[in-house]
Amino acid sequence: MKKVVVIRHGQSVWNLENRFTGWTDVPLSEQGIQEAHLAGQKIKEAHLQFDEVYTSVLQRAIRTAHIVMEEIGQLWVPEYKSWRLNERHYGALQGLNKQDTADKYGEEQVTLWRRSYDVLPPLLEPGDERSASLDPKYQHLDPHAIPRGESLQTTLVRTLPFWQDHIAPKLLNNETILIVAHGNSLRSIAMHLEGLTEEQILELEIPTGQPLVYELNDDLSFHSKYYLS
Ligand SMILES: O=C(O)[C@@H](CO)OP(=O)(O)O
Repeated sequence: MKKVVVIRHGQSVWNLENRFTGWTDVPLSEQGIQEAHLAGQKIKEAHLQFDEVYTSVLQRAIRTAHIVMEEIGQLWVPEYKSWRLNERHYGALQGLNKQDTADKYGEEQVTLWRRSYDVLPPLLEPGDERSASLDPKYQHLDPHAIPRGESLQTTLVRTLPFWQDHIAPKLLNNETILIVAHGNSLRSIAMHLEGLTEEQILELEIPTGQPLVYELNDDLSFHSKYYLS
């Protein structure tokens, strides 16, 4: 059975403050650091040995991966970072408090922005100081590839090629892979792996810091999934 373990980063300081985060590069909270240690302990108990680790380029995912790898004594395992695993870009919502936004626009609208498949958040205006185009992390990218806001659908358009080009070939080669990423970038990958419909994906929530094991058949079709406890 092919195996890929996915972990949503531990709680970040903006998760704690209930703020829309997206591509904003905020650190883990104290609780998030603890969650990452616990995730590592669970993986250690499951005796999993990884061949490669993949993260986004955001520090909350990278730190979580490092804490996990240290906890399991596998810091030496090759690690790859890609913007394609970044959280869904939350556009002009980034930085706003989620409850304040629900009070202003209504719970229904905020649920659509947060969980629907194809509804875009309000986009960042060109030149907005929050734009990722000002961040050196993204300077190698075609400026047109840098989003001003993404739906789950447009997130999938950039996570899926990464899955297909980098992760799927490793799994086909029987390597065991760890991906440490984000709630919505992982939801987009889960949608592909589990063959979820646009309605089913609305219901899928991925908690912070919980190692989720996907077992896949030889052709990488979905077999089963379970959280390590
Ligand atoms: O703010 C965000 O970027 C994400 C993940 O924390 O939040 P949501 O749960 O709204 O997708």
